[in-house]
Amino acid sequence: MVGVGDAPPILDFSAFYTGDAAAKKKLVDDVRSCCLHNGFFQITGHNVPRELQQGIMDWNKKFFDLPLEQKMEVNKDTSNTWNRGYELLKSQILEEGTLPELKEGFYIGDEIPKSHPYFTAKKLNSGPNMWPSPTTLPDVDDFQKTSLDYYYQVVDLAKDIMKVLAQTLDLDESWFDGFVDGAVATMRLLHYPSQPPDSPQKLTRGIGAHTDFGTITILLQDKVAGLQVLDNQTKEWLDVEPTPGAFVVNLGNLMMRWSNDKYISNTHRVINQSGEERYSIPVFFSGNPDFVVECLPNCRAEGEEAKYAPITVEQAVLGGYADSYGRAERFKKDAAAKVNAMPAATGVAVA
Ligand SMILES: O=C(O)CCC(=O)C(=O)O
Ligand SMILES: [Fe+2]
Repeated sequence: MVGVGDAPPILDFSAFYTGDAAAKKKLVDDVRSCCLHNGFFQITGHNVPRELQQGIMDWNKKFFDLPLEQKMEVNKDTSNTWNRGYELLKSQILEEGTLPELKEGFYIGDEIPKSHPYFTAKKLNSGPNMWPSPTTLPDVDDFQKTSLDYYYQVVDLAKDIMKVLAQTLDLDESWFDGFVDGAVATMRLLHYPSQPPDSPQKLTRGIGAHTDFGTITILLQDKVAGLQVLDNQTKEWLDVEPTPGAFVVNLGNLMMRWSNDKYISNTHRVINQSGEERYSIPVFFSGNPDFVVECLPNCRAEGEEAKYAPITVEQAVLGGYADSYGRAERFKKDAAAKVNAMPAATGVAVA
C-alpha cells in the first residue's frame, strides 16, 4: 500500500502474466492504491525486452544529435497536421508563468497510410510518420524499425494495464476492450538539455507542472533523474527515481474524468539541473478516438450524479493540447512585441 508522501512504488507486473491468484490480487490491490493516491507507479516484470528499451533510447540520443537543419526537415509544425515529427526546443509552456520549456521532441505514432479511414476522416493524431531521409540519416531504416517495434510493444502493454485497471474497479478484465480496439497512442522521444547555471531557477523547466491529457502514459526514463510528482496530499514534490528496465505509468485526465475523479491524474514536471543531458520516452495512450467516455461503473455512490457529461476520447485529448500550445504561442508573441519595442542592441532572444 502506498502512503502519504511515498514516492511511486515499483510493482512487479509479471504477476499479470504468470502469477497465481494471490499474486494477481496483490498487483490489482497495489495498482488501485496508487490510482487512488497519486495516479503514478512504476512497473518491472513486463514483456518489453531490455534490449529494445536500450535500442530506442540509443536512437533517441542519435536523433537529437543531428544538426538542427536536418531535424527541421521533419518539423512537426510545417510538415504535417497530424502531430508527427520534430518539435523545436522551447515550443511548449505547460506551467503558466514559466519560461518556454527546455526540451525538444520527436513524435511517432502508428504508421497510418493516407488511405486509412482514420487519415481520411482526420482522426486524432492519425497519419504517416515523418522519418528523416536516408541522405540525412543513412541508417534511418533501423530507426524506423526500432521505433515501431517499441511503439507496438508498449501499446500492447498499455492494453494489459487497462485490463488490470478494469479489475481495480471490480470489472471484468475485458471491460475496456471496445475502448482499446482501434486505439490511438502517440510516443515522443524527448531530450532535455541540462539547465544552464545562469537560467532563472524559479522559472526554468524541462517540462512545466502539468497533468497528461490521455488515459494512461507509459514512460521510459534514462539514467538521469529529473521527473517529479506532486504528492496529492502533502503537496511536496517527490522524485521518480530512474529504475533500470522499469516503466513509469501514470493516469491522465481522461481516466480521472472517466472515473468521476475517483482516480487521480496527477501533476508532474521535469527539472534537469544534473549537468547531464536527459532523455525520456513517454507513450500517451488515448484510446479509440470515437469511444464515448462516461462515468465508469463503481465510481459513484448510489444516487450520486456523474460529475461530467459524456465526451469522445478525441474531444477530450484535443482540448488539452489547445491549452498548452496556446500558452507558448502567447508567450512568444508577447516577448516578440517587447523585443520590437526595445532598441535593437538590448533585444532578448526569443526561442
Ligand atoms: O520526461 C519525463 O520524464 C516526463 C515527460 C512528461 O511528463 C510528458 O511528456 O508529459
Ligand atoms: Fe506528462
